[in-house]
Amino acid sequence: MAVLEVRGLTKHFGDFKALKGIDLTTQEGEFLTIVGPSGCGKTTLMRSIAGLEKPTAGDVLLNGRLITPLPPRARNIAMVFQSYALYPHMSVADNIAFPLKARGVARAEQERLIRWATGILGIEALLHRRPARLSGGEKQKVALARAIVRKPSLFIFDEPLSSLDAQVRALARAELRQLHDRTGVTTVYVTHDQVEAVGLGDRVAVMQAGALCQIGSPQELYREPANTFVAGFIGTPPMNLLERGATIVGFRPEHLMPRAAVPESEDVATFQVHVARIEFLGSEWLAYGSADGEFRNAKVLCKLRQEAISKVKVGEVQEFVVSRSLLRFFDTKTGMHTAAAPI
Ligand SMILES: Nc1ncnc2c1ncn2[C@@H]1O[C@H](COP(=O)(O)OP(=O)(O)OP(=O)(O)O)[C@@H](O)[C@H]1O
Repeated sequence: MAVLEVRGLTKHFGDFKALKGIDLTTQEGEFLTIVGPSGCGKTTLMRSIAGLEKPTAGDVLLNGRLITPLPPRARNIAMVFQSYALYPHMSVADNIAFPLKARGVARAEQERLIRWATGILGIEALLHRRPARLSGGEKQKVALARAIVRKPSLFIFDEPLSSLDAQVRALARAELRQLHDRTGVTTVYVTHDQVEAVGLGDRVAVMQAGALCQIGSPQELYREPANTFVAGFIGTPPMNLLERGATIVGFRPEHLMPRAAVPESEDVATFQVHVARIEFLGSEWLAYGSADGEFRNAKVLCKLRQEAISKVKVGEVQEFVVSRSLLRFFDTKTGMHTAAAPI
């Protein structure tokens, strides 16, 4: 198990600042997910950690050892990308053995490691096939087996599941997490999908425009977003953000309730909401509305259970409430979390 530390990592491409001084430390054996919109610098950060990109400034340390000057092969980091990059003319067994052969590992040891890796991933039956005869999910497993067989100190996954269809992807995600739990290798996993990031990670790091906005447990990010970007990025659907002068008031769609569905005794803030439409989601309903009055018709989403939906009148302005303890406040200018304002 290893600890990865990134200090002040900066990367410029000409005038463009792709990474603006990233500081990040993993815990030992942690599964850390990195999430952010396209172009925010996730891949550049991973490539810099793996040694494929030379940072403009800053350092990378693995177990306290400075690895910034080392070439990729001397870092003992396994990186798995979206494209599996399997060798098409080699069997699955030879693909998995490739990094071992390159290191001169003895044949008997190679076979033992291949058995171990294919056993963990459940692909023993595929050993003699060529990649062209594998499904996307199987290719992914072979790529993973090839990565773990080296017994790396650190795994880096860069959107490894994005080419799989939704169903296979959900399964592969669970398997990937199990693989981590079995091997205990510290893992950094990049995705632009916040559902995946929150579901997989022990902690989640949110990036925006080359900077790290917040790093914390999925619960911390959900409950206490550091700024409006995180509030609007994490959660399905994301937090409602209503501007009122110097302050933005935030609350989760699942915490907004019709007045009639909440006990009188609760300490709540009241919003006048016009509900335009409701949508059936299965176990829940989603109401699309806008807040009246001082919030200048801001769009509001409300996620409701079956019991509460009967209290909603579509096409009318109605009182909705949020428990005061669930309100969050942000500075309109900076977007940063601030102290509670009267409401
Ligand atoms: N070699 C390069 N030369 C110039 N600009 C680059 C280079 N590599 C990346 N960039 C730019 O740096 C920014 C960050 O790219 P990066 O690939 O790290 O983003 P990302 O968050 O991984 O995006 P995505 O989710 O779309 O893969 C982008 O604007 C990209 O165009």
